[in-house]
Amino acid sequence: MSVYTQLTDDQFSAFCQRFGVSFACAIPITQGIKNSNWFIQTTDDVDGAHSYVFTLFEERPLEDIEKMAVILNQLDGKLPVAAPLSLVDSAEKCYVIRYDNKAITLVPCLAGSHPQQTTQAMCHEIGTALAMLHETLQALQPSEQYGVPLYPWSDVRDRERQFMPADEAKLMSDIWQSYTDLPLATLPKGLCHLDMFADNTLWNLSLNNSQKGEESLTGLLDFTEVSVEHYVMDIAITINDFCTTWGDAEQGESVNFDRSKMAAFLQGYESKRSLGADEKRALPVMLAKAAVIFWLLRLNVIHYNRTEGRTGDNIMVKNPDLMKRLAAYHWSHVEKAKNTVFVLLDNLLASQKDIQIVGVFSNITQAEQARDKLSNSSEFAIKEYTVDQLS
Ligand SMILES: Nc1ncnc2c1ncn2[C@@H]1O[C@H](COP(=O)(O)OP(=O)(O)O)[C@@H](O)[C@H]1O
Ligand SMILES: N[C@@H](CCOP(=O)(O)O)C(=O)O
Repeated sequence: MSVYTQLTDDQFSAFCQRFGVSFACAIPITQGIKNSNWFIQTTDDVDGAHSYVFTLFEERPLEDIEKMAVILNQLDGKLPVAAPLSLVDSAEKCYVIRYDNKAITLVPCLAGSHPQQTTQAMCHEIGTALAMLHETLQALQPSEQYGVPLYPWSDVRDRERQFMPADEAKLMSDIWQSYTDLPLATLPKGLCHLDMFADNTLWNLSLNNSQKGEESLTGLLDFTEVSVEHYVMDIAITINDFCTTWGDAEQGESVNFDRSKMAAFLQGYESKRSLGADEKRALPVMLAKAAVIFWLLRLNVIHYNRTEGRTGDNIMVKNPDLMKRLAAYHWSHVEKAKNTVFVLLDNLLASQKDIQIVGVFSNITQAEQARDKLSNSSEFAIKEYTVDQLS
């Protein structure tokens, strides 16, 4: 678990009072790797219930947390989020207490639990929620004013690459290069969550619901990274965690990506916001780049734990190698796609043993679009070939 800063009950009590909450007890939270979090029991809570979550933000500056509070209040009522309480002792609307130059917030505790595994239905639902988040936050303009600066990942890359085996450093560079070759200037952008992992979501996962496939989303958490980014990057980050089954050490740290879950996610997303053809084309490289970013993020957490002497049982570290494996998996698909063409064939001519190739396309979407333009499209088939097979 992660509790980096220790507070006394007297301090908790004084802080909670400023939010109009009467403190009884603080229970450290076992999830999360960035900030210190506690469940807060109030004097009105009974039977061990806790009404609030108290967060001390270890890294983000106060202004960033104020922006996050505005974002959460914008989403409140449309999506299941925990909007920060405002201070009762401030004339202006203010959601944050400064302590030791760090920000503190108090938010309602949402019901539900974190999923150990996801289903296609859950992937569909989180896809829908992410699209609603993208659409709803378009009301906050100019969006740059509400997002926090993007983390300088290229600095982390340059530091970490020095310590990597050559093949890993190459994998990272190849993916990075392919990402910079995308038409980044024209891909749609806006406020994005950028950390929508399953452990940042809550669901009503009672055994009954899971058996009936009726799991429903009860909480979206951890809005500290909200920034202006390409929507397709946010989509890739979310797909990477929701559509992957991560094996622990006993399972050989396996990484199993499920493409049918990704299809369900995209269907849910597109029920609220259609993806452009350029976004669809960018997705395979974005999936690889998103995995690289979280590979670096996890290495960065280890780096900070080491340099700042953070040790002990209450520090949780996530395995960077799992993200490296996912990056390699996505990259193999990008590489394969580079060597694959989609051929549009005329079935009628084929039956007459005549030349049947109508067109050759570099991706399936282009081939399908070309087929759909033909009046008798049902007479045409699309087949996948490697470039070598055609020569
Ligand atoms: N509003 C909330 N309701 C219920 N649980 C919460 C709430 N906020 C945080 N938590 C719990 O605290 C954990 C850590 O919160 P998170 O914001 O992800 O911290 P970190 O920024 O350190 O990753 C979450 O995974 C969840 O279990
Ligand atoms: N979700 C990220 C890193 C941030 O972790 P969080 O628990 O603080 O949200 C990861 O899995 O690496």
